[in-house]
Amino acid sequence: MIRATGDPREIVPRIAAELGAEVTWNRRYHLTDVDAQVKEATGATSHPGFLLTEPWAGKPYKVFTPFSKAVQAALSDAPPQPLPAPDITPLDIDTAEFSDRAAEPEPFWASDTLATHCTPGEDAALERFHNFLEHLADGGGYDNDDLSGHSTTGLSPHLRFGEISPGYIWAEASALDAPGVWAMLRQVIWRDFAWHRYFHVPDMTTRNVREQFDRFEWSWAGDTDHLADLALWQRGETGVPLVDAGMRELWATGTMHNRVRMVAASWLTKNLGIHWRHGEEWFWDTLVDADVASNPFNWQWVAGSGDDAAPYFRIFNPLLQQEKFDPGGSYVQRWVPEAFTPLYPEPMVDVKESRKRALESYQEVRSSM
Ligand SMILES: Cc1cc2nc3c(=O)[nH]c(=O)nc-3n(C[C@H](O)[C@H](O)[C@H](O)COP(=O)(O)OP(=O)(O)OC[C@H]3O[C@@H](n4cnc5c(N)ncnc54)[C@H](O)[C@@H]3O)c2cc1C
Repeated sequence: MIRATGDPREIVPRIAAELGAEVTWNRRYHLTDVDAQVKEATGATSHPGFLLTEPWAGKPYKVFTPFSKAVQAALSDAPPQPLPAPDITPLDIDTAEFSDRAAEPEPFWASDTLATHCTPGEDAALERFHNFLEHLADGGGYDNDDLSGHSTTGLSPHLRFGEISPGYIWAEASALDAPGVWAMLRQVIWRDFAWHRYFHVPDMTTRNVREQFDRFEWSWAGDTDHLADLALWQRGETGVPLVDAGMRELWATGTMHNRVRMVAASWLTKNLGIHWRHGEEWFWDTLVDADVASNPFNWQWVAGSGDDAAPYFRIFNPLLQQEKFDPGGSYVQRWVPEAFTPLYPEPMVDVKESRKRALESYQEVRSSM
């Protein structure tokens, strides 16, 4: 393998010319202008594989349900098929000659704790997926509200790094007649939807998709009063057990359960009134599945500023969420052992008061429209 750092518009054509190699890749859907230039310089061919459907196929959708129907119709007309493996003759070269040593950092997953939670690579992805299919076939079901983490696929880092393709997931899972298959595949369509929206609104990573939220008084860089609150949230010291458990799980393992992501994000943006971009940046830095499209898409979904988002007034009550989704307290106990002792602090802001304040701020924005 050759590893190199720098501008692909310079590096890829140079190495391809030196080796006399043909260039081919699985498409990505950001930095498309860079890829177009590499393509022009090298005559590269590109293939779909990272998504179920190309984001430019059909009309731009803003709402998930019609998008999901269109994806299902397209896939039932033309089910995803793997291409035959290309006939590649390995080159007899010393790859070290072409590699740039600076491009070989210590892999982050080598750290002891992360390594016990995350095994990168295609083999690990396939093993995880096939184990999950067996779990479904045995009647185990899919449940993304089960905080134990055993009832979802755990494939997001593998999908993020292209170690398994959603088309393969679709083809294998849809052939299985077992409860939970379609609920799981629906989530894979959400991933496509996030990329579809990102393709059509590329600045959604930094800008409120719904412009009226530009008037919302979130705390953001420049106004620094909120930074101490942000740090408590990042460290999992908010005094809200479910939020703290999620944030500590994230720091230790590089992942967090979807339900808890929603609750932690709601606490930050609504109860603490801190801009979703702060949360998005922290997740970007800490999640092993941090994804250019899914991360901002989901933050805007929770914050209410996305196109097909949770309505702003639907504010998660983290205490009720804990009662409902972690009734025995085992998830919280695992990450915040002091949560059920007198040592544990009160929530940094009152749950009901802060909810009321958030709703009042929202009313102000609405009435100024
Ligand atoms: C605030 C917030 C930020 C998030 N950031 C990311 C991110 O950076 N990267 C990321 O992959 N997911 C993100 N998600 C979505 C979701 O939390 C993860 O995809 C999910 O927890 C992964 O677990 P799993 O692989 O077991 O998923 P499963 O439930 O088994 O679902 C199968 C696959 O569908 C996709 N998927 C599931 N839920 C979603 C969703 N809501 N949006 C988009 N795709 C989804 C994932 O690729 C996942 O692997 C975020 C959610 C929230 C609320």
